[in-house]
Amino acid sequence: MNKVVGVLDLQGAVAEHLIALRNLGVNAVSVKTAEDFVGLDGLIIPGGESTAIGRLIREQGLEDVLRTFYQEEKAIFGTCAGLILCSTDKSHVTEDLRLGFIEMEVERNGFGRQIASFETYLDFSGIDRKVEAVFIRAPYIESVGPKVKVLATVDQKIVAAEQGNVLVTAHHPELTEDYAVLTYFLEKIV
Ligand SMILES: NC(=O)CC[C@H](N)C(=O)O
Repeated sequence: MNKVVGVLDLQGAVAEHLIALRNLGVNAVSVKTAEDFVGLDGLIIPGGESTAIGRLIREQGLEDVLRTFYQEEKAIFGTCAGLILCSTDKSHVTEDLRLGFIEMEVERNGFGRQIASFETYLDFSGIDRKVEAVFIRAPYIESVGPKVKVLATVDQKIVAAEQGNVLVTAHHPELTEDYAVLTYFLEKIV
């Protein structure tokens, strides 16, 4: 695949995404500055700490370039903390950054801090077999707007969705060798 996919490299599970993408034969690059967006066909906003990543996006002056990338309809994949950052989440009461790339409200740490992590097998719309999925202090999606397609649920909680060029999952698709969801994202890059 000759597409270039960036991984936003501010905090979180960056190296794991780069390794997974390279295992899939993708030209994967780390993205730290506005210049690094030049030539990208797609971008992954990784899991980590959404407050920290949001603060670093502001500090590094990357909010505008991210919004332009979105408006150019380039493919964007937000995983876990990246899902939170992509949400509209009008209900949140803090100053935390929300990019509003996909119309949905999220519940941060929605599966509870106590059962911080779990692994399950998802039915994922568009993938014709169960997908191995690792959740780490994961959010879930509380509600979605009319243009959002729900792709997967766990206990009736929405954990994956897409709207146009934006895909989000509450799990970490880079942490297992089941690359079905990363492949699904790569297929969105035209
Ligand atoms: N694995 C993750 O990305 C966890 C997300 C974290 N709970 C947050 O709120 O940012």
